[in-house]
Amino acid sequence: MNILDKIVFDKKKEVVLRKSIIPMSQLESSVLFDRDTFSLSDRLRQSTYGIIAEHKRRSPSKSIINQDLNIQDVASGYEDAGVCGMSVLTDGKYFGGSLDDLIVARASCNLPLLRKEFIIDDYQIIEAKAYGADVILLIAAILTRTEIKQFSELAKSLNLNVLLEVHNEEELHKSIMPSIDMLGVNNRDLKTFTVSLETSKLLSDKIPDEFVKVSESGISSVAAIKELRPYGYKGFLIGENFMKTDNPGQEATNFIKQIEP
Ligand SMILES: O=C(O)c1ccccc1NCC(=O)[C@H](O)[C@H](O)COP(=O)(O)O
Repeated sequence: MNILDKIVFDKKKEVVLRKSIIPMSQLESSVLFDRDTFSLSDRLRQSTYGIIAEHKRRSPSKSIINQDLNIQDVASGYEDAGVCGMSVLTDGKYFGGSLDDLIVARASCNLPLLRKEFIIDDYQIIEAKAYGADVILLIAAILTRTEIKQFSELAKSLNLNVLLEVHNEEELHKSIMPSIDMLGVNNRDLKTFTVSLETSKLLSDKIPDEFVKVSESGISSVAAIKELRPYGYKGFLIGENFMKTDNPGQEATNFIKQIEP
């Protein structure tokens, strides 16, 4: 079993347990469920820099990245840096994240928040809204076209943005539909962990213009942004490069200063 299959296998069990602890109806009556959301796709369209900065403690490919930080400081640091949005990993077993991270980030900044999760059930989308997210991630590699349609339409009905992540042409063809806002190309192969910016370059002209293009993973320099921009990318999701430092917000500030408009 590859790592992605393992993550999904565990996630299915986790979601069953979560549902048995907090019923969907309870999530839907929470304070945060009924609120206006921030649009990440609008901010990316208007932005000169397009940085989406991630909170990531550890990962299957790198093990520990940084376990010593306070998510409140990370969120407010990213906001001060001028990023367009923040990605919060909520998976516990493989990434050391949690839904508590999402709620603390929500309380600490007014950035659009992406719930970075392995979504395989409607329940997780309701959870995302109830814990303060504005955007959900759907990963084409683990979903059928029917599931992508069902989950993205549910998200849109809740005023959440949808970032659909692909890694190859087959996943892209399967996923194109009007209920998607942003198309993210993951430069990391989630089955082998190989990272190459060439993946974003190769897929760029196959993404229809109506979707905001986001390049994800393995972006560790301003040079990479300059390399990807001519391919039409408006968003750049960066995790480890910021999180491996003592002060991710300051690192994001320095990074953004070096990007020319
Ligand atoms: O990062 C991993 O090792 C990973 C492994 C398996 C599934 C997903 C994984 N990462 C999620 C992400 O997409 C990244 O955290 C995100 O794009 C930021 O990447 P990076 O800037 O390289 O930290």
